[in-house]
Amino acid sequence: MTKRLRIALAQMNPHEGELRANAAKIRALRAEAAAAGADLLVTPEFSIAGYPPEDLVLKPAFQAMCDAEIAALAAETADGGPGLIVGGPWLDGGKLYNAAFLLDGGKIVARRAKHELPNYGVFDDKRVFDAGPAPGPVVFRGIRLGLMICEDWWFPAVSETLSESGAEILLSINGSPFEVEKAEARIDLAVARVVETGLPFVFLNQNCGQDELVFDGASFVLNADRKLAVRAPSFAETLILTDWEQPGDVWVCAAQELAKPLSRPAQIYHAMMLGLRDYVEKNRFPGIVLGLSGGIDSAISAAVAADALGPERVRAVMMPSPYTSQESLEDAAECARLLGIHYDTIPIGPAMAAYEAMLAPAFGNRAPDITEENLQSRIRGVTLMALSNKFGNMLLTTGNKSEMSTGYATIYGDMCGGYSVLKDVYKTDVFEVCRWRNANTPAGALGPDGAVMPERVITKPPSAELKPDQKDQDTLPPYEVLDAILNGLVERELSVDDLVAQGFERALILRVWRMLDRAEYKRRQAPPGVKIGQRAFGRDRRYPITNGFTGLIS
Ligand SMILES: Nc1ncnc2c1ncn2[C@@H]1O[C@H](COP(=O)(O)OP(=O)(O)OC[C@H]2O[C@@H]([n+]3cccc(C(=O)O)c3)[C@H](O)[C@@H]2O)[C@@H](O)[C@H]1O
Ligand SMILES: Nc1ncnc2c1ncn2[C@@H]1O[C@H](COP(=O)(O)OP(=O)(O)OP(=O)(O)O)[C@@H](O)[C@H]1O
Ligand SMILES: NC(=O)CC[C@H](N)C(=O)O
Repeated sequence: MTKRLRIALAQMNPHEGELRANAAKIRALRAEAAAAGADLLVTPEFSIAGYPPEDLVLKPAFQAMCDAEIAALAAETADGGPGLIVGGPWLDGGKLYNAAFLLDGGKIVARRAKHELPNYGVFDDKRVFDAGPAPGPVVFRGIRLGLMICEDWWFPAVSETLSESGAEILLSINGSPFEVEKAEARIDLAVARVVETGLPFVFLNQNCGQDELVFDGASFVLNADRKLAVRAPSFAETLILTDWEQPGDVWVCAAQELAKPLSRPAQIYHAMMLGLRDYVEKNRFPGIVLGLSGGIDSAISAAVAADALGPERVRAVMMPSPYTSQESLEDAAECARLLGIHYDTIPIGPAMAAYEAMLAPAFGNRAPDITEENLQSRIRGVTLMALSNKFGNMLLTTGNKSEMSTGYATIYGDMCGGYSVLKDVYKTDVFEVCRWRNANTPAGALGPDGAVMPERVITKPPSAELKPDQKDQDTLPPYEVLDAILNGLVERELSVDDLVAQGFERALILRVWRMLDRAEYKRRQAPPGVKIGQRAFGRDRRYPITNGFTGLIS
């Protein structure tokens, strides 16, 4: 007789450290899976606590509470309903593992420890976990499941061991952070595991924002014939029901309608939305406040916030100085109107005059310079922080990756803030994302349909408006050139010579190199922001501040 199995995959959003709430969510999902006739509910890597737990997992009280929640969930499986796979810490013989637990019939039936511990990029698994032995399959109601924990399946060894020891289905639970175009790369890699083992493959990921990381869901099932049977949407919390049967030797998952892959700007936008939404909600802010200048960075940051939180939770402030153009005043007001967000105007002229008078005796006869420019930015920072304090809204900072790379932002000025959505988005991508958002409404957006900023905001030359007729391009190379050089230096760790060979001017490369190095101290003090690419400032790219390496090898 053909064997059948219904597996429910919980592409869920855990709240890091909120163990009781996570257990309650898993309980509710199991009830939903039971109502849908599922035999097994699978949850992502470290689902009881959220991944990555960082040093929190080293606290004995945390480990004990995770144990208690998992034990309670195990006891509940005595009800004859679906079995359950949860992820969490496992302390055994003085070793601390990142483990998966199979719960069924009222008890913990099996435990498996993560074997491959990622310790590069944003990952520090080796800092807090011990590596488990190469695992064998777990047996669930007579079926041998090849249970793997995220990094375990990124190399061939674990899945090969599992298939050699009789696994029938490869089942991977993940905390796999988003990077642009990673969803497709995961599928390509999973095809390799299917080809090597001849087994079907399940990839289940969490769907949440966790500080700088966004986990994009995008779970999928590949059959042994390498065809995609299931592809869940990215950036959506969802319970996926999969139906399996074993007509011959190999299990086959019934094909479902596949979610459409997202374009590059759509991926970036959705990642920013989920990152900001979870940061604001999970840290319990009523909303956000930001400076709206009429420029493109604050316009798109405001749009992401309105889409993530709802326009009523976004407060924008135009703070004109004597250098603010009429165009900027009109554009900022129009952005706010299109988004339906709160909009205030607070001129900073009086504060500028007060500082000028206060500082005049100390400055003596020194000519005005960048000091006065930065003061404007700092007055705006103080004003926004005052609003944040008074109303409880978090200040959203607006600097993009091109600015963060070059130090083109004022520390304790426009760098004030709690979180950033653009920190890992180069200016050239900002333009693309704005065009995309003006033509599309993202899935799950709470903001308006249609355009969110006037076309002029995208097409006009970027300016900080800190002195008359100032343009970014007076100080920085054109953004297409700057971003191409930064892409080489930051994303691909190229040398000066490599970039010269690509046709860039040596003197310009060296200038950008110096700006990048000098701004490291600013980046260390910058708020966290959503990781978008493979080399985000923060956990991903850790450079020394004090650094004498000039790049001049020859
Ligand atoms: N390694 C280090 N460790 C600790 N502190 C260090 C440091 N290097 C410099 N510093 C300190 O940093 C300070 C200089 O930094 P900071 O005050 O930020 O000023 P600075 O980097 O000199 O100037 C800010 C730049 O950002 C531009 N800007 C400002 C505002 C908005 C925008 C925009 O369009 O978005 C652009 C502005 O036009 C200017 O080019 C100095 O006080 C210096 O002592
Ligand atoms: N007149 C202003 N009113 C309100 N906020 C401002 C104003 N000028 C600057 N800001 C705030 O400071 C940030 C840095 O802005 P600035 O205009 O100096 O450079 P930018 O990188 O071109 O940003 P944007 O594209 O948003 O203008 C802005 O994104 C905004 O949040
Ligand atoms: N949690 C993990 O082990 C993640 C590592 C994996 N290589 C990924 O980026 O998806």
